[in-house]
Amino acid sequence: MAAASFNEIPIIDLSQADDKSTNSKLLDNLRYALTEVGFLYVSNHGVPGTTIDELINALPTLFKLDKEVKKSVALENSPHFLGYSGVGSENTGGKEDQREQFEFATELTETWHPGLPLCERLRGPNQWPKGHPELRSTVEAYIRELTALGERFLDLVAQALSLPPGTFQPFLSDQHRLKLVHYPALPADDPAISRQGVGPHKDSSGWWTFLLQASPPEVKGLQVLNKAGEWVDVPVIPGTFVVNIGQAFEVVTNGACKATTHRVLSGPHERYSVPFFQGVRRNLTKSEAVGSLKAHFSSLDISRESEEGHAIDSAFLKGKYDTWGESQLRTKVRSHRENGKKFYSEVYDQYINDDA
Ligand SMILES: O=C(O)CCC(=O)C(=O)O
Ligand SMILES: [Fe+2]
Repeated sequence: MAAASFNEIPIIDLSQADDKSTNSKLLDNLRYALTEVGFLYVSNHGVPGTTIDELINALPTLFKLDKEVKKSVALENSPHFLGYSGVGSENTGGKEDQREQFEFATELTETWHPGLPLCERLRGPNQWPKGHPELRSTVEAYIRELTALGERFLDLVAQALSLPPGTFQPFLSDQHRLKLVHYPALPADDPAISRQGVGPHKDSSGWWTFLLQASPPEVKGLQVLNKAGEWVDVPVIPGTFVVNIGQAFEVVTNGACKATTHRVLSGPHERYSVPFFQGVRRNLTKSEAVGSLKAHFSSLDISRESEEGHAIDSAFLKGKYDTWGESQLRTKVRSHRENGKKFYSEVYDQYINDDA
């Protein structure tokens, strides 16, 4: 029997985890959200309001920086795919996304050298715009808090899926990524009601995504696809993060927890958002990802979808490359071809042409 389709995104109150009398209710709600929806909000998440507000307040000034300053930290200068990219520089589903973004990650040194797998070069330092030291401290504090929230959340997810709390920690990377995103308002003379902010997609770059909708509640845009094929609004709820499953997590749970398709429509108001992509260990292999918890998930009566619906649609599984890191590098090279040509010339042609 097919599962009922959702019309609302569940809210999971993380403060319920601290109390024995509410803990099992929390785990039941979480299990439903994980297996039937794939999208949820977390409230009472413990990330200090000041850390969030400082980041939200930094966004308008950041995106108003001169073109020259943005160019000085352009993503195309970075072998680690970190930095600024302008409106229209990314496509989703063959259409231009109407958004600009700064991509940052956990601050790390570059440790790659010839002889190591190429994907190790994804690890490396951020590009910080000169003259804005407060941006660096604000983003670093936010990444620290979200890293901790992500780890705490994973333990609850494991328990909700009848696994020991630490089960998912060994899959984590040393590098988590974060994007500061600006969707400009539609120009007043644009005849369209909305345009593609980012087209329909599943999050391919991480384990779990924690999204801060950084504009006031009247600014709409984010939508998620339910099982009946309808787009459901994900309104801004102050004090929450929107949390969704990334494709690697779907693979490791053998499809019991699905990465859900979502999109952003841009409209009459500009919109800001900050997705934090919890990173997956680059050396995770397909056999480890599929095999580690296979017995557990095939014994658990979790998915009520048909076999067909249960199939995992993952570039990582379908592709030629055995590690998560290499399949990530391929995705990055394909979406940022200038970086690919400059820094990964030895695999560029292969990565671009291997979709047959
Ligand atoms: O801006 C948003 O609300 C969502 C962005 C998103 O889905 C993404 O960057 O993967
Ligand atoms: Fe996304």
